[in-house]
Amino acid sequence: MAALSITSPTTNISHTFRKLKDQGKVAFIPYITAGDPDLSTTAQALKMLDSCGSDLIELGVPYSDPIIDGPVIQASATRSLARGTNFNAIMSMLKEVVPQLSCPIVLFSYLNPILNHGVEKFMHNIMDVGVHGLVVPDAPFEVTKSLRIEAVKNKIELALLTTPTTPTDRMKDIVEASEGFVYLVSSVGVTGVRESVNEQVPTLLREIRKATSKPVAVGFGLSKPEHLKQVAEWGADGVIIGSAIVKVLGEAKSPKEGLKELETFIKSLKSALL
Ligand SMILES: O=P(O)(O)OC[C@@H](O)[C@@H](O)c1c[nH]c2ccccc12
Repeated sequence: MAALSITSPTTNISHTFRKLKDQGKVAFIPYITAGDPDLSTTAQALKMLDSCGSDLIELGVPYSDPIIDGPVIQASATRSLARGTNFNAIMSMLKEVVPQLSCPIVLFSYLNPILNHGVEKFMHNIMDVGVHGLVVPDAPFEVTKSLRIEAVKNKIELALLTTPTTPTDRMKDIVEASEGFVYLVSSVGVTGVRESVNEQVPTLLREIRKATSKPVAVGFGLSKPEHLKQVAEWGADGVIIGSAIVKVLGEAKSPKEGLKELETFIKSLKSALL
């Protein structure tokens, strides 16, 4: 819902999860790629996702070598880069749009673009446009330590990922260091729609709960209302859905059609959590 811009700076990720928990709700977290098919559509999509009740929005910075992404998000990054989307243009768009949103933005970026930009400058720039969180899916745990130092200075919450193959000791270190929430990658491999949700998720959630009281959001492979319902019943604090959304927006006949189809899809997903 459109909120006054003055509410934005106080809405951080941890606070959002806390508020939802108090209300007995599970966070609905859509992912889209910035600049697919163009940045003005991204701006409209962000506003629509916000007004349809998203609790956080993950916005991906397109990258030419997205090794953890499956074909749908890869194609979306390629389309965006072909349109000339770059970091500065994404920042200008966010500067204008973030004050119109009531939910926080978590930026998604591979490590290389951050290093090329300069970590200090990157964190300052994203804070300056009102981003509250960051996920760097290919950053080795050791590297996240240096990223966090700069993130903290700029009040950016750096959320870390744990996967079904992460050894328990490493998982404990990850959840301890993770800020905002813990991203539980539901299955091994790359992003992309899967038929069903990995049955290991309840066990993984239980193990994470033993190690931390931080909120846990589950992503990878979720594409249907039933998937979200299932993961919510297993006790996750949030559900993340990327490829299925990116596909609707990216494969539509026109940006206008895409936004319309996406709105219907988002409403059906969101209703699974009510
Ligand atoms: O696309 P999926 O399978 O719904 O997964 C979420 C995902 O898209 C989003 O969180 C994401 C996009 N790119 C990533 C790279 C790594 C980890 C996670 C991501």
